Amino acid sequence: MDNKRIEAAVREMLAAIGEDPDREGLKGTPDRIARMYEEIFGGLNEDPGKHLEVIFQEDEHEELVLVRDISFYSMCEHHLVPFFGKAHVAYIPRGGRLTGLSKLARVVETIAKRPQLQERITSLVADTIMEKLNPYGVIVVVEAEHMCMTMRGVKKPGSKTVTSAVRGIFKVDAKSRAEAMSLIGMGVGSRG
Ligand SMILES: Nc1nc2c(ncn2[C@@H]2O[C@H](COP(=O)(O)OP(=O)(O)OP(=O)(O)O)[C@@H](O)[C@H]2O)c(=O)[nH]1
Ligand SMILES: [Zn+2]
Repeated sequence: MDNKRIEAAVREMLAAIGEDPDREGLKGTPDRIARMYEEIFGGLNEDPGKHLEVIFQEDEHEELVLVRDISFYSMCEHHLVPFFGKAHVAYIPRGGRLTGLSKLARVVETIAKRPQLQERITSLVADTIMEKLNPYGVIVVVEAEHMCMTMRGVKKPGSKTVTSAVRGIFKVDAKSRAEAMSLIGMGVGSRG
């Protein structure tokens, strides 16, 4: 990431909105934003699949594994304001190829730390797991609140966007899909 370039751009934006980039409170802001971008866009130059290279061979387990409520923060690529919420990741390992549970959360994190669309996070997490673990199937559900819909624009605080990506056996087997969705808390009637 080119921190100097980010700093110059932030200075320019502050001046453009009519602020004085040299006043006491704003002096350090370009540098702070550059360092913040390094952190919140840190997934840009990272391959999310690298987290799935840790594999445990556990031949017995060819049943559902679900990590629910993985919290994440991302930046909407249209407005560069945050959207955030929870991702739920379920897969059925094939041939006992299990990964570490935290690694599923790391995949979500790497993909979220880029200018993003919620749909792209959802499908990229699913596709990365399919590619690296070759499981029977994957379901990813993401629920998020978009600041660009709450603090501005249409102004609908509390609205939640839910997206899902379904791969492998879950696409054809309605029963396993329903089981996974109900454990995720997205089953029929589970929201009252
Ligand atoms: N599909 C999708 N849309 C998103 C996401 N984040 C923000 N958006 C939408 O992107 C759209 C951009 O619409 P535009 O009409 O180009 O921008 P705008 O004039 O700022 O639109 P409003 O937000 O309706 O005021 C808006 O409808 C946002 O709600 C996302 O993750 N996925
Ligand atoms: Zn937006």
